[in-house]
Amino acid sequence: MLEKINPTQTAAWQELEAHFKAMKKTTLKELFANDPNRFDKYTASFNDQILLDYSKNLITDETLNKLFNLAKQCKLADATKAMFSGEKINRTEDRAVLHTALRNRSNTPVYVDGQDVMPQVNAVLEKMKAFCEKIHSGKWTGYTGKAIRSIVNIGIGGSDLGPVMITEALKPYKKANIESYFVSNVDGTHIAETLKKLDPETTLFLVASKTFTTQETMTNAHSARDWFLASAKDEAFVAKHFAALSTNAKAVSEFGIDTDNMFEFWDWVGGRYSSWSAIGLSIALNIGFDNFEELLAGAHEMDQHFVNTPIEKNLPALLGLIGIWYNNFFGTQTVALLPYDQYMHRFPAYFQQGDMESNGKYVDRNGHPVDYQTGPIIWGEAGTNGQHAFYQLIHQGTKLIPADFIAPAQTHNPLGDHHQKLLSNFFAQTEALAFGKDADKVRAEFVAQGKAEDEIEQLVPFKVFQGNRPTNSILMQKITPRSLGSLIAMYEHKIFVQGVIWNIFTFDQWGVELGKQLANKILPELADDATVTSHDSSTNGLINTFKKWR
Ligand SMILES: O=P(O)(O)OC[C@H]1O[C@@H](O)[C@@H](O)[C@@H](O)[C@@H]1O
Repeated sequence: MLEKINPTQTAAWQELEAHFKAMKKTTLKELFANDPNRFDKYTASFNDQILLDYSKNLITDETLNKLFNLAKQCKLADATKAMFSGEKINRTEDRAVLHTALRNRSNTPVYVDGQDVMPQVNAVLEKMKAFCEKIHSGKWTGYTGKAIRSIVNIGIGGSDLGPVMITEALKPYKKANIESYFVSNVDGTHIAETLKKLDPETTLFLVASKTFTTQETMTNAHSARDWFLASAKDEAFVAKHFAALSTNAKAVSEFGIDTDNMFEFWDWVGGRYSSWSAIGLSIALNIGFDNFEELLAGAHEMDQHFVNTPIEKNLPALLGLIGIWYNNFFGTQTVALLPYDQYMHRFPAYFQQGDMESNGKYVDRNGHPVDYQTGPIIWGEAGTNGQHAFYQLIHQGTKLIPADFIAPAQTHNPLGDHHQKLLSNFFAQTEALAFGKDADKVRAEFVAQGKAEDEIEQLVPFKVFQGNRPTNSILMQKITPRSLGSLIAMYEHKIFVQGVIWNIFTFDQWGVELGKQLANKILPELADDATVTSHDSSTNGLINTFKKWR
């Protein structure tokens, strides 16, 4: 059952506020000096695949106990049970939230409206598997009898970001005879540039859209179809080159895609949680269905961990609660996700949607505006590139930026000492952020260089690192389909934990609608050159200048 508890009214919240006043003056340096076992105490591991080191946070046992109490008083365990058991916790859309059923490899029944969803989940997985086999073996041929070589996923938001991120992250597992492309933006440049690289005889388009009404996706899909037909000439060939991943069978057949080529999913799968569903077909085609199943298995293992592990060792719960400590007590605004793995370069963008679309809400579950902060701004970049770009502000800026550092111990490209260099940076950054460099040390370095005393004193303030910047380190053994599945599920559940505590509806996304509505109203106004006067002066002025200049 998902209750409606205002977190700020709980005893735990009040206690955390009082505790924060005491903790404000504590430093990471002191915390580590006072406790030689901090690493052992504040690490949690998962299957020997993921180690979460949360020791470099401004927390003590007392902080954690109070955060655990907050979770209890906000009924996290009940909410978790409600989600996994198919209760309609997405109340504003009257839907269950069951991405966990998509990867439920133990196949225990999961009921929505009294019906077990597992048989349909498994049936679609079987259909995806058979399809992958046909494409990979070359049995599925295009309109001139050639095997398919290029897969183009046309989708946006949750129907794009997951497939892109996962396909990039798992590039070492890519099938040799398949090239994948992703088209999302309605900007014609995206599809035009992609089509330049493709041969219509060997290309398969996957039109990925939960609703099958999204303007960007439908526009790109129609342009792809026109491009294809310009060569193939006969509409009957569309069936060999277009498949749909959707919940909307009617719209799929209206578009002209054979429903035999439709891979279904259901309204209880949120877009940003849909990579585990038929939306993952582009992933399965890229890395092979067996690897896609590994991804599901890894996520399922994390689901089991989340449900069964006591909160003290529960990775998603720890990440979520520590995030709340900064967001709601220290007043931080953002969280940086920093993967030290080039293949993971889209991971921050993926969880930008995952987190910000989920918890970017100012209205609580009672329909009232909240008087506390909810979802953070998520951003980031692959290390070490970020270090040479924005880390200056994290180290010496005026804002406190909690950051998650993620790195694999094993690389897929053991080239010289690249990986040791990469990882030395990974370790050095969190050390520098936590412990900084004080004025005495700066002075001593200058003295050793033989610098004059007055010059030293002028420069010292600029070279001091205050430290005390909190981080989580997430060390993975290796990024494989299985461990990546676990990692993604870990962050998904972190978002869930925070949404439960903030008393918001994590799984709807009404905030994306207004812009779409207004764009639909403006679109016909752009059809001719008549002066527009129906908006405010700024919007009118911009539209009319556009018309003059185009
Ligand atoms: O998969 P479709 O229905 O095309 O939606 C694509 C995306 O649209 C956006 O407006 C959001 O609602 C996202 O959550 C969603 O992933």
